[in-house]
Amino acid sequence: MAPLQVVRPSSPPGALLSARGVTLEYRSGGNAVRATQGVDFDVFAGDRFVLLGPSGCGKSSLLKAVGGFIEPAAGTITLNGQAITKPGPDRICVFQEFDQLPPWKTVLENVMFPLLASKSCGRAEARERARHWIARVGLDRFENAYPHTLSGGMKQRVAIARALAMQPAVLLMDEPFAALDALTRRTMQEELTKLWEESPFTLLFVTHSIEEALVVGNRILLLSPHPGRVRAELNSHQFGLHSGGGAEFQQAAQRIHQLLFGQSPAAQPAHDDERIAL
Ligand SMILES: Nc1ncnc2c1ncn2[C@@H]1O[C@H](COP(=O)(O)OP(=O)(O)OP(=O)(O)O)[C@@H](O)[C@H]1O
Repeated sequence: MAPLQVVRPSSPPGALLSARGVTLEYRSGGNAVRATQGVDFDVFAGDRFVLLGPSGCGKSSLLKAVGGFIEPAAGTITLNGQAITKPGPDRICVFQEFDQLPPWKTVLENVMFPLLASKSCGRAEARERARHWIARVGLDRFENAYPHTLSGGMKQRVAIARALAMQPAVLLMDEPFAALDALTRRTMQEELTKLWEESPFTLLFVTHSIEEALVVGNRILLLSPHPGRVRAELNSHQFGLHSGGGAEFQQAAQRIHQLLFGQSPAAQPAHDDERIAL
């Protein structure tokens, strides 16, 4: 198997989603909390791009900025060359929380809802698309069930079906499996990968689990602790669901751990020409 490869930052043509010098801040009263500092990355169509870093490094904030929910204090994020300024149906997010599904709607109604609300299609097509995606995530027998009757994993499958039915340019996932037990989490990683293999979509996935990043991602952006800066970027397409016990997988996981926690951010600045070789 090929070793992990270094990826140099650049602004290549053809990038679907590009972040350049993105600094994110939260202001309240006279105070500002800086969540990220000068982050850049490029996501290409069909990438499973993972933002990985310790708690508080600004992963969720970056996802919110890509979603158009917060505006960068500096830098830009573009989708298909257009600056992102607000939320849109081309970016749909799946969250960690199980309560992201309105409890008064059935599974079918939940999956149809964004299609109808965004006027992406009429009722008949929304129903057809929803049923297709509900079947793809293996819940065809539960179309008429209400969320409170489903397990955590099933609720996340509904959320994934709901998001993919919208055919977003980028599917955003914020620690979607973190609240699940270990076995279900593993199954969900497997199912997500399988869905992607059957018909590839572009994924921007946030996690603080190194193993999950290696299994789910084909490219990983490592962020330093608060405020998040790019510490390294690597290709991980050689790893998959069955790599977990392998020596190369374990070495990669250890190396990432060192990069994330081994040196202080002050000792390891992440300017473009100083990115870390893996
Ligand atoms: N609404 C907010 N108001 C003020 N500060 C915030 C807000 N949301 C996040 N922050 C701060 O921004 C920083 C980055 O938070 P963020 O949630 O993006 O990190 P994260 O890497 O996703 O963390 P975790 O893995 O714990 O979810 C943290 O210091 C956090 O306290």
